[in-house]
Amino acid sequence: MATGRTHRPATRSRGIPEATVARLPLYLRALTALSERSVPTVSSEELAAAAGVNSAKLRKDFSYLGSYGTRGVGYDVEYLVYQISRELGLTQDWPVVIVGIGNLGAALANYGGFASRGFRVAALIDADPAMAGKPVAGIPVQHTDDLEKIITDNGVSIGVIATPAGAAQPVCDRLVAAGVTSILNFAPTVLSVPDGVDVRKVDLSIELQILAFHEQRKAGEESAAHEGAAVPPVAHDETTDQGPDGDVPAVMPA
Ligand SMILES: NC(=O)c1ccc[n+]([C@@H]2O[C@H](COP(=O)([O-])OP(=O)(O)OC[C@H]3O[C@@H](n4cnc5c(N)ncnc54)[C@H](O)[C@@H]3O)[C@@H](O)[C@H]2O)c1
Repeated sequence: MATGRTHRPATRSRGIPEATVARLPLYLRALTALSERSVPTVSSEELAAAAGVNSAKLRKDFSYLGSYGTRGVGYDVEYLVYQISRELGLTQDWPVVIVGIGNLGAALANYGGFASRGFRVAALIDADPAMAGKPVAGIPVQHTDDLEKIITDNGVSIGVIATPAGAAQPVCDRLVAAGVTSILNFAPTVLSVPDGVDVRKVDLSIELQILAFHEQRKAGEESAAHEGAAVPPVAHDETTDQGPDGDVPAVMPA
């Protein structure tokens, strides 16, 4: 599955390719699991397998971080966790606002995985006046009338949009005008943003459609095998070097 960022060149200013950046969270997730089990070191092969990435690609990725591991010992797990976290900007606190506190917004607000990765839900915003002041995940929902003030007061640079599709662009415009420069968009619509603003789109239905494609293909392969016909190979995912069953983030370029 393709991953990427909008309005950014393929190679970042510090020389780390975007494809490498997209794999860093996969390494970090695998390394965090090792760290939780107090595993001190890991070989590139073991880590590559845990992250679902080709080991030569992993070594190349880590060379951009200046991390080469020690022959016969492997990589220091704790140090790599620190290095990758620092590279991803996770060693600092990121206040995040979620706009649209319906089924999805409330589920995201309740998700503990943000805080543990340095993303603090600073505010919840919704247009429904009946929701104003009601707590969700212990945080009182605030009305969209106050959106700009909320962004400024909390120094928010990352906004999450979980509104209906029709509201997403106007919400995005207000977030950007108020100073938000990164948006995670769950609404099924393409957002227009000025240069310098990053948008990532999450669409689980697209993921399911891709799985449906592979299911259909597997069924085709089975019937072709019965009939003795050849089926062209499926292209592998560029980010993880995995095939259709790769565990990759459900994040698409905007
Ligand atoms: N990306 C995914 O995988 C995925 C999965 C589920 C839902 N969605 C999308 O997420 C969005 C939310 O889904 P849901 O099931 O939570 O819907 P929902 O109807 O339960 O919630 C939407 C919320 O947005 C609020 N809202 C409407 N207009 C607003 C505005 N202008 N400003 C602020 N808040 C506003 C509503 O008051 C409501 O509380 C939809 O666009 C849906 O298609 C995406």
